[in-house]
Amino acid sequence: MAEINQNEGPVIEIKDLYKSFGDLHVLQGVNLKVDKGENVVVLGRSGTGKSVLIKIIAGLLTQDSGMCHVLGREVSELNQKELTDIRLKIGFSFQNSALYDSMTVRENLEFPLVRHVKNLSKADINEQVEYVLDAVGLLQTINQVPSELSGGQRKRIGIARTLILKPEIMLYDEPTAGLDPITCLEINELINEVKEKYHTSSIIITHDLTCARETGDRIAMLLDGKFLKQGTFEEVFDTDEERIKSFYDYNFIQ
Ligand SMILES: Nc1ncnc2c1ncn2[C@@H]1O[C@H](COP(=O)(O)OP(=O)(O)OP(=O)(O)O)[C@@H](O)[C@H]1O
Repeated sequence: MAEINQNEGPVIEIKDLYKSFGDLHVLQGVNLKVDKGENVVVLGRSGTGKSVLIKIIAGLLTQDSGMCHVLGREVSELNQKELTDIRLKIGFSFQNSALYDSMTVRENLEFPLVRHVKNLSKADINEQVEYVLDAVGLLQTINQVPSELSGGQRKRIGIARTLILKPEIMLYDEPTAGLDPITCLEINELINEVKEKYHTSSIIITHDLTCARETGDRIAMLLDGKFLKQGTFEEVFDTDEERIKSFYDYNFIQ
């Protein structure tokens, strides 16, 4: 297959993307670019199509029309093997962390390595598990099971499990949902640390404006099927556009 990796150009480039489900027109001309090393926050009300957008990026859904390039390749044109290869370069942090309850933290982290990386020695695996746990600040939980961890800790372990495959792109779906304000701030810090330590480029889907302000190099506001405005937090919210102002007023607590 052609080389997925490319050093130049955006890691994600979306142009004029449309997606409907029957009469429900969810994405109606979405344009978005994520440059290497950039954290882009996608903001939008419930049901505006944020998850649909990242599912198209990950090849879990296919657009009706328009372009969705990830690491230089049109995702909808990849065959199954190519899709698997590209997905290994994308880390998903899901809302509910999706850890295996019956496995310890160590086993949860070993699982993707053993499954996807060939010829690793026991010592290599140990080293990588401990490295990534240290990176998320939870080395001490290595022998615990998920039910013994707090929601914030489970979120961190979920992120660690994604990072262990050294993804180039991270997709965070509501990373701070359901967490208390202090834990939210810790997760925001972790998202920024991940960018520094792992040189990832990320899309962060959130309703949380503090998360958007703290983690987003750029904010993209999804409304009525397209991005109404993109820019820094200040650029997006320093506006007279009523719909953006009401989103801000309704959501911003801190
Ligand atoms: N596979 C599907 N089949 C039919 N409709 C779908 C499908 N996936 C999503 N939708 C619909 O598309 C719309 C957008 O859904 P999506 O999950 O992207 O919203 P969202 O912006 O992520 O919302 P939330 O913030 O609540 O997670 C919703 O009306 C949803 O019901």
